[in-house]
Amino acid sequence: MELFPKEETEDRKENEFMQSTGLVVVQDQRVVGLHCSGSELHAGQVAVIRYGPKLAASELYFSRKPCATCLKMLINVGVSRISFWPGDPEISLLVEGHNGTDSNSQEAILDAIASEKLKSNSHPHMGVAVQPLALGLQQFVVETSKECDFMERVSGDSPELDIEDLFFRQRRQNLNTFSGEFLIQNEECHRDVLAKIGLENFCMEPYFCNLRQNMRELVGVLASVAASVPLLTHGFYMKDAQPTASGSPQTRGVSQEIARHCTIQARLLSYRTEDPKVGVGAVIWAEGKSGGCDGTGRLYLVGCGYNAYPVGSHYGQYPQMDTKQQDRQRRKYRYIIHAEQNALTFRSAEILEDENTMLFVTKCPCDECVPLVQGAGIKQIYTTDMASGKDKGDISYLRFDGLRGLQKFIWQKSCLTTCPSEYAGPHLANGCVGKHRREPELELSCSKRPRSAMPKDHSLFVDQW
Ligand SMILES: Nc1ccn([C@@H]2O[C@H](COP(=O)(O)OP(=O)(O)OP(=O)(O)O)[C@@H](O)[C@H]2O)c(=O)n1
Repeated sequence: MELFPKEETEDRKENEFMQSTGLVVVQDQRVVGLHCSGSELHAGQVAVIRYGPKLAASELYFSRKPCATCLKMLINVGVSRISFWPGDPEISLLVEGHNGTDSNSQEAILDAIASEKLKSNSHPHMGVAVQPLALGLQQFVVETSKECDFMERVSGDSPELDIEDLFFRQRRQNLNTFSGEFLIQNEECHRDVLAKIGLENFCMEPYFCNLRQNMRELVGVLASVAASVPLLTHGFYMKDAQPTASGSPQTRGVSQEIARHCTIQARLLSYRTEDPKVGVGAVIWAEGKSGGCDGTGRLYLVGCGYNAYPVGSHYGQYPQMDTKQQDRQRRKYRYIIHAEQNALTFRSAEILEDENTMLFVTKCPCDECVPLVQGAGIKQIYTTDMASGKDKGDISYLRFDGLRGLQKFIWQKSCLTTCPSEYAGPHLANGCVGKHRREPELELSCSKRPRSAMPKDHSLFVDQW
């Protein structure tokens, strides 16, 4: 979420010390909100404004240690857990200070001291360390990312491309970018930051080395998933312009960068699947009427999900086989809840008739899901149609092509009719437009995986304090 594409406004306050921060809000083990800092408000402040007292007992996962201004309000409202990656905090301890001060600016140090005091006098658990990835997951993500539907489509459309080379070049580029954002390259600087934010105990070996290695692995996963939706020759373009069910005019699509970012979120999510073979992820975002204080602008999360057996079921309780199993009773299809079904079922916001609600899903909706998506009032779908037209008996994808009443933005080579970014104003790069605009980079998405490759309880962080 820290890298959510945003438009830089003219009046954006230039504060060299403030770093954009991403936030995931979890309640009852479910993701209810995805946020990032905006031009005026920090991610923690956005959460307080958005949820108010409902934040009590929530678990918050920050991409950096939040500043004292956010922490005091979050402690005050009674969140149950605050977790963060212990790199350079929200008020940077590394950025060269403005007004002639040095990098150890008084402001940042005072903030670090205040955060420490707030932490030691507070009730919420505060977690810092990133857990190691499951054995083999890194390689699994590389393999499944380079063969996912999005890459397959690129390869099919451009047979002259060396798809493996493309993937690894994009991955390397992502590794550089993400490492620069999240890891502090210089180990001594990192130790210095940890000492200043009250985590001296992590400066000792083997904790320090493990901490950095775990983050490096996580960055590797992000880099692979991001490389699997390469915005070089392909993008999300409308398949066939259809009048909406209500007869209302076509809604505008989001920019290619946002579409890709949300697709990457869905691909990441798909690695949590319980399907023995195919992971599918879905995220639903809506475009609110008024400009939000969030770094996501008017967009807000409605829900997210991945394909899994019914909540509360145990491993092996239901059939796991696919169509190759002759005995149909032993096939998985009648038991697995699809990604879209979970995203709709456990949504944290209502789907409003007069708002543009968008589904980003890593596989095109099957015949079971098409009427659900339509009935729920989704206005736009961003997906790949690689499975469209297939009928495998227990699961089929015959109805997607005929799905009317909403706009379908399909991952494809060229803009056949309407390109989302044509509508979306200035071109948005990963980060912002204008002078700080970065080169378009690749981001993420996913597929087949072993069960339980990812931790199930959102705990990328473990308790430390
Ligand atoms: N939009 C979609 C499409 C599929 N699925 C999930 O994907 C799995 C089935 O995927 P599919 O590839 O169609 O079938 P398999 O037989 O598993 O694999 P294969 O591609 O080899 O046929 C099911 O768990 C189903 O829940 C989903 O959640 N959402």
